[in-house]
Amino acid sequence: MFSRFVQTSQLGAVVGKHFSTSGQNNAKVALLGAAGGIGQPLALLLKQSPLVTHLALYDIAHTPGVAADVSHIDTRAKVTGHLGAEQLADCLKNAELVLIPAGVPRKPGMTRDDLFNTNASIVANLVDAIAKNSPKAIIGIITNPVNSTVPIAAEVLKKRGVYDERRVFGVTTLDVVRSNTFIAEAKGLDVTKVECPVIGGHSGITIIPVISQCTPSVTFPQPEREKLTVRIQNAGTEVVEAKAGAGSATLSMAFAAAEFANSLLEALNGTEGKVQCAYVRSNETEAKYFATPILLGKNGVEKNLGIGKLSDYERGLVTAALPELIANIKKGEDFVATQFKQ
Ligand SMILES: NC(=O)c1ccc[n+]([C@@H]2O[C@H](COP(=O)([O-])OP(=O)(O)OC[C@H]3O[C@@H](n4cnc5c(N)ncnc54)[C@H](O)[C@@H]3O)[C@@H](O)[C@H]2O)c1
Ligand SMILES: O=C(O)C[C@H](O)C(=O)O
Repeated sequence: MFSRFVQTSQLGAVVGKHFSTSGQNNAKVALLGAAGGIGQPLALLLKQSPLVTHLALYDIAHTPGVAADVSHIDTRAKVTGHLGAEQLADCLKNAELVLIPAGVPRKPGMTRDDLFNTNASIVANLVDAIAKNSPKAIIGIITNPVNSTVPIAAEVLKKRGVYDERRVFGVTTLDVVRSNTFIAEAKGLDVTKVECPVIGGHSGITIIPVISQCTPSVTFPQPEREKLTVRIQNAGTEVVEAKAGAGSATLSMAFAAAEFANSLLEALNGTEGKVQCAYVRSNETEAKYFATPILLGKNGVEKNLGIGKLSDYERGLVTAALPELIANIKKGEDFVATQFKQ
């Protein structure tokens, strides 16, 4: 299977990109939104992970078919399908990891924030069910707008009295995957050896690739660096436009989410030094949530490895991102305070 271990210059920690074959834990992974564009390929990738023993697939439509299909694959994980709200509790019981790609994707001309009205309540209700049925589970939120859905999740968990900030992640791995790909293309490098941290949030200017911390070290003339940065920030829109109304990134997102999930499962299984960038509760900036490289451990966030040293240009990107990010976070928190009923 894939196997890729590189040292990051900033962290000196091991960043894993792999499906290991060594894991022997007993992880139940619940996937909410499992019949969707991301959900289906992500179910396929998770079924291939030897770290997963039970893959519980939930959606409001089509889960029996997806579950029957995936369950025929001759890998370790047992597969169960759960359809509709009355089967959600069963899906979540004893889950160690819950991944959430449930909700609507963008169409051309939309921002991620335009999804808020639909997706905020979907995430709030699913996280409420997690609070009731698997309050210790680690939660990976894929549903956009991630900048707001992660604070929504945190506020719902707080209302239920089960919030543990180490266990709630916004999945921003796709930004790293894209940065690695675009940098490798630009420099003619072996992409499997490129690792570029991406910090901030997950929309437009809040996506901040830290090219100065890339491994291996790469340099670009400033106009080229700016062009590359803008391409990474707009890569989601690039896919939305190419799909021309048929949705947003699904296959690359499933790959990225599987990479994130497998790193986390390895860490839960006791492997030390697993690092992934993710959007978490943070004290790094004035924004309460901020993506940075995270050392993963048995409780989720073992240690926030922080922003590290930035170039002047990257510092300017952070300054530019903060007002939007802070507003996105407040919008999520206000939604739970005013519209989410216990
Ligand atoms: N974090 C990221 O980097 C990233 C990348 C790509 C897409 N996304 C986001 O992921 C989300 C899903 O994208 P997609 O392309 O898979 O969309 P999709 O429409 O193809 O699939 C969404 C699935 O969610 C299901 N769903 C809707 N409401 C539900 C509910 N209450 N409970 C359970 N399932 C429910 C739908 O039935 C559908 O199967 C979107 O919000 C999109 O913007 C995030
Ligand atoms: O761009 C989108 O709407 C989906 C996702 O956030 C992405 O980055 O591809």
